[in-house]
Amino acid sequence: MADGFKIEQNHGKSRVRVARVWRRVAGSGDVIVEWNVGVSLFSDCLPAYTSADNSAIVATDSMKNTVYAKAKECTEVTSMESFAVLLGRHFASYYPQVTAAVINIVEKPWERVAVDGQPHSHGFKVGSEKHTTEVRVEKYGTLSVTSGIEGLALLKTTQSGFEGFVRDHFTLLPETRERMVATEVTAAWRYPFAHVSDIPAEPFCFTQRYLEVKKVLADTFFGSPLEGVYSPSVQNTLYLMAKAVLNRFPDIASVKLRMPNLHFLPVNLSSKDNPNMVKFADDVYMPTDEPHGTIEATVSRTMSRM
Ligand SMILES: O=c1[nH]c(=O)c2[nH]c(=O)[nH]c2[nH]1
Repeated sequence: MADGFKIEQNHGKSRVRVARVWRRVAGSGDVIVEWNVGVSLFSDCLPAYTSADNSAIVATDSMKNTVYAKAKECTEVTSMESFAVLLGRHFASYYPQVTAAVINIVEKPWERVAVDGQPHSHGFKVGSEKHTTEVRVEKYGTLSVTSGIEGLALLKTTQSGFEGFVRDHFTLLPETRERMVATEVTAAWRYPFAHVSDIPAEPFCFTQRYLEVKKVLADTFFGSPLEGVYSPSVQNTLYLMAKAVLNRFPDIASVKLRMPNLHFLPVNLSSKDNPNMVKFADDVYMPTDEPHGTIEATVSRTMSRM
């Protein structure tokens, strides 16, 4: 309370870009990660807002420097979740006035190249979808860890339809059992670690888990290589994808998926003189993402803490 007002505040540094290279890692060559780090500190620094007293302010410039200093300290290959926990623990425990730290990281998808079928020891190219994480650490070690995927673009040319929806005055969309379906999945899942001491001593491989979750999501979207699997709606496919992740990984408490429906509109062009210039036969489409459907859901285990 200040001057009869309530104030909730945090301050931090966004878009701190850091790359960390580990040289000549046994069995793989050089390893590089590039992270875009966000730091938010929740701290007792109200006088800075109300009385121009900065004595409790951790400078956001110092936060930026800390990211580089802690990256230097990671002498072994480190996942970005572990790095976020390391940073969050530092900020929450080192400064008495800091009650909680939230660390967000987006990883640039550098992938090792293969030359003549052989993995290159130090050559990388950029891939597509991105690995993300958000870690919150409170002063006495209470923790939440979410990981996610951004921009996982998936498409099927068939095995999708949409029928039985509400028909009213404004409905033009025909029912169909044959359409394209395309989306760009944003996913986030929550791990069950509730305290920094819950993180397993042997390195729980967050990076491996990210790759596995991504594979389960994509495999469920596509179905088997020859027959595929019929999708009656983006909603149903989203649910099956989330369920597959929860069934496969008992330590994941909850999954949030955002799956825009990126439309491929059938093209029919005609005029009075040329009534059949382009007659749609499941062949020519106009791809568009503006406007697009927005379908999102969070699927949790009952009794989960998310
Ligand atoms: O899978 C779909 N879900 C919808 O909610 C929807 N709405 C729409 O116009 N087309 C679709 N497709």
